[in-house]
Amino acid sequence: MQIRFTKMQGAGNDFVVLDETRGLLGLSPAQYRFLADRHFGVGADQILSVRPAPEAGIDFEYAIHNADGGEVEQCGNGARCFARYVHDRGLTDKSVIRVKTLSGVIAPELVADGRVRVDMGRPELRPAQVPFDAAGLAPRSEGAAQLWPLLLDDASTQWVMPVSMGNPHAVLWVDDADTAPVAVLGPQIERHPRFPQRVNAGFLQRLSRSEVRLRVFERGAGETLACGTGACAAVVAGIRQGLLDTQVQVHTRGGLLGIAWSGNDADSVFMTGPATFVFDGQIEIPEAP
Ligand SMILES: N[C@H](CCC[C@H](N)C(=O)O)C(=O)O
Repeated sequence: MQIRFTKMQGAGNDFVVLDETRGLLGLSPAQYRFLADRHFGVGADQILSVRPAPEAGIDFEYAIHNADGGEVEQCGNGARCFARYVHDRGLTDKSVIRVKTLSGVIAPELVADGRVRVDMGRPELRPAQVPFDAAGLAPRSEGAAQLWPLLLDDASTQWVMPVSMGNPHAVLWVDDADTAPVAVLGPQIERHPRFPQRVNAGFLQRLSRSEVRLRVFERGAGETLACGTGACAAVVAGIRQGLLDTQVQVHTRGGLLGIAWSGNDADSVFMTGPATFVFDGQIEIPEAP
């Protein structure tokens, strides 16, 4: 099957964008994996499928598939690229675009300086809702936050803060993000049995009360150059622990993201960052196995 696609990236987190507004492609997990494959396909961290509005008051729906072919609830960098795509390709003339995702409706806004600002909704900090299985564990209180112990393969314990931004995150503090053992700890945390839906693992270094450095080993994609929902989760964790202010610059390997949160659970987290077209293309993909 021949399909047309657009390659985009947001702070180095890269995407294949598919326009399904005139008809769904009905791709299989194996076909999503093929598109994401950096040797046999196009190459991407996630595949974003732009679909028609499912109901009144909503402008579009967008589906997110990780490189491993699994569909997920939310993607922050993807939301910015989605908004840039539908606006610049003439699918809408709105600058605030309401889009339905598996985890609910978010509202990316194209702002004057060319970046995109997204209301990412409220964080979820109740362990069972992340979901994180806390049965039999004793948390450690840090400020207004609870950190939970994860027993790792080498019998060491890693203290993490579970946070959901619609998708699950485990945030842990490191002294130096650049030298943190992301390749060793990331896979163990991603598939830890205490996270029944697996988890995105964020390695967070505090530079000041308003600047952090973050690396994320993403569920279903491995380490990416940036993770938008991961940046939101990391800042929520830091604010909850009393270590960060309400506006934080998040340095990722792929670029800078601005995150803002009041510290009140009832309030949304806001993320601002870049969204960039890379190229358009078409590719022959194998029929669905
Ligand atoms: N790997 C994530 C989805 C993509 C999130 C990330 N690319 C972002 O920008 O938020 C998950 O399985 O929940």
